[in-house]
Amino acid sequence: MTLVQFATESTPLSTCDNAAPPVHHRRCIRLICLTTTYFIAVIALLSPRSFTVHDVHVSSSIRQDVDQSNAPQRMSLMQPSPEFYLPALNPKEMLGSSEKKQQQQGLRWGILGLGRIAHDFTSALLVSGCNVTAVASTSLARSKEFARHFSIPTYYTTYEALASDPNVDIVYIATTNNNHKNPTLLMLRNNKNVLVEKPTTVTYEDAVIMYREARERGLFLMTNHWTRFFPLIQYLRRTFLTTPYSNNNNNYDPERRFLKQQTNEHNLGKVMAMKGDFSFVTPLSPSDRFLNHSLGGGVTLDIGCYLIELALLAAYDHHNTTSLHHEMKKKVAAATANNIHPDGIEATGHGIMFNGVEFPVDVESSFSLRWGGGNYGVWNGECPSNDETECDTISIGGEGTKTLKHNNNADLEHKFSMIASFQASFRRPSTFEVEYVFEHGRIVIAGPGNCPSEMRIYEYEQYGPLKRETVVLFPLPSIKNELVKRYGTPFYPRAEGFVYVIDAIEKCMAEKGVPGSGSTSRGEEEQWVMDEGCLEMPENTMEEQLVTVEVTENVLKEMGYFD
Ligand SMILES: NC(=O)C1=CN([C@@H]2O[C@H](COP(=O)(O)OP(=O)(O)OC[C@H]3O[C@@H](n4cnc5c(N)ncnc54)[C@H](OP(=O)(O)O)[C@@H]3O)[C@@H](O)[C@H]2O)C=CC1
Ligand SMILES: O=C1OC[C@@H](O)[C@H](O)[C@H]1O
Repeated sequence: MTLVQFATESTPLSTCDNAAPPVHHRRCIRLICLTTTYFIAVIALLSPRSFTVHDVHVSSSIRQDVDQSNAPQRMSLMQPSPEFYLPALNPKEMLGSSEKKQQQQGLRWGILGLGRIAHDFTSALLVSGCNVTAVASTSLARSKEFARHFSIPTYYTTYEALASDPNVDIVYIATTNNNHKNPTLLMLRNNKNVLVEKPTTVTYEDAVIMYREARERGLFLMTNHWTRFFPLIQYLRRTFLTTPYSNNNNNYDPERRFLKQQTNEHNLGKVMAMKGDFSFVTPLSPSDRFLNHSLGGGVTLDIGCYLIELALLAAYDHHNTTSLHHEMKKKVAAATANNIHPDGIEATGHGIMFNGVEFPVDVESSFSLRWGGGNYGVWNGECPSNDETECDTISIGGEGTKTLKHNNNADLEHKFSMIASFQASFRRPSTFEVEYVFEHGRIVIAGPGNCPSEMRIYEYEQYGPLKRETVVLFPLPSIKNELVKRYGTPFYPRAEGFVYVIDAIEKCMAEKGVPGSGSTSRGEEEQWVMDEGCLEMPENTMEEQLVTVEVTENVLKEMGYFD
């Protein structure tokens, strides 16, 4: 077994100098949150000390170093091109966050809805050296105490007051699931950018209203799908979830948000299936958001949405790379257009009765998502004959199954085909692992899979035996102790992982401009100029966010959540 550890390197980033980018010259932003880059493989090649590989016994439950001479080959990786670098805040620099840095502030954050996750997210912001200028809660006591705890200068007892504060560029919205739309619209209508907690909304209709508003106003709106910003997930996407049509270095096209596949020696092939169980024990309290239907409770909305998200990554990355492939080959891209949605969804779930109290939300949830034809899949085998014409039709099943064209049929050949089976529960523990199963192996992301730092790659010989197991580690930023020391124990796991999404937003805004701030421009005839400033992040596009809400809503409908 091979252990690969990606080390952290620091790269201070200053995006504000005297020669600011032309479009954004009206606002000079200096990014406080210094940036670390996870030089995934280039660091491995250029700086061997930062890249450690240990070989360990496959059979051992404890990792043991063994004689290197008998060990499987060291993992060799190609030097990636710059778009492959993975950003992260530099914990050391963040800890040294001084008053001088406070003056060089980047975004001015406002926090709305001052509950548990607001505490965790604000801790991560402040330990990162970011600037929080105001907070708002419906409760005076909460607002005042939160501001005191975090030494934030301004607190409000209405969301409207926060919306009117000119010293706020972006508002982090952390209210309960049922109440994401209204505060988001309020902020957008007051020219504020928004990062809203997951799930975007309970219904697709509401999510469309929110994103349309943001688009029309030329403002940034993103759901806090923080998982997508973890280096491990970025690595997974570029290395395994993109389809292998794009190894030509000239293919990268950031405008199309196309993720180039990183060449790797793990020849896993296409992703075919997924499994995952995200379950934990929640105290049974009718007033808590988890179990309260009117607050958008239920385990699918709370944690199941992460599994949906992780499945959609595979569909989306396949879609992006294959459509580019078609274009390159001068073929019609229609074969995979709009192919992100599952073709089939099945779901079931149930509530619970406890001490005479009924909790009418899904306390247990089980659902499956299917991409690909109903009763046929995509044939991935080799043509069994040298005669190409014989491969035109290959029957892959018994009576009742359809005959599948193998060759000469790009539609089927490039059709995304995956089955995902997921479970989530509020009343039992789980490993929180997620597994992607490929043609020739599998990848298990160790729990907690929604904020991961470790994965195992299993490669198999033909017919089954394990050929190689590789452990890949992406250490989280080591700010946890500082975070706890300064602001107390976080309510939820791995709050330090918020630095990835925070850093990505700060960087995007510093580089492209802050929408609504005057750093971007209006066009003639009072039209908002689209694509001015940081409106969207390639790691988490609006399109993907909307599909996530749509699929989650369909899962909920299937299990009768809205009945
Ligand atoms: N990304 C992540 O890792 C996580 C995301 N989340 C998401 O964050 C959001 C908030 O979760 P969490 O912090 O645990 O929630 P809390 O139960 O702690 O409540 C958050 C805020 O919502 C408002 N609120 C709470 N209860 C009610 C109520 N009964 N009626 C009206 N408003 C209420 C309050 O806002 P106010 O202070 O203004 O009164 C409260 O401060 C959820 O959408 C959740 O899915 C949660 C955990 C982790
Ligand atoms: O998003 C979340 O992640 C962590 C969970 O414990 C929490 O309930 C959920 O909202």
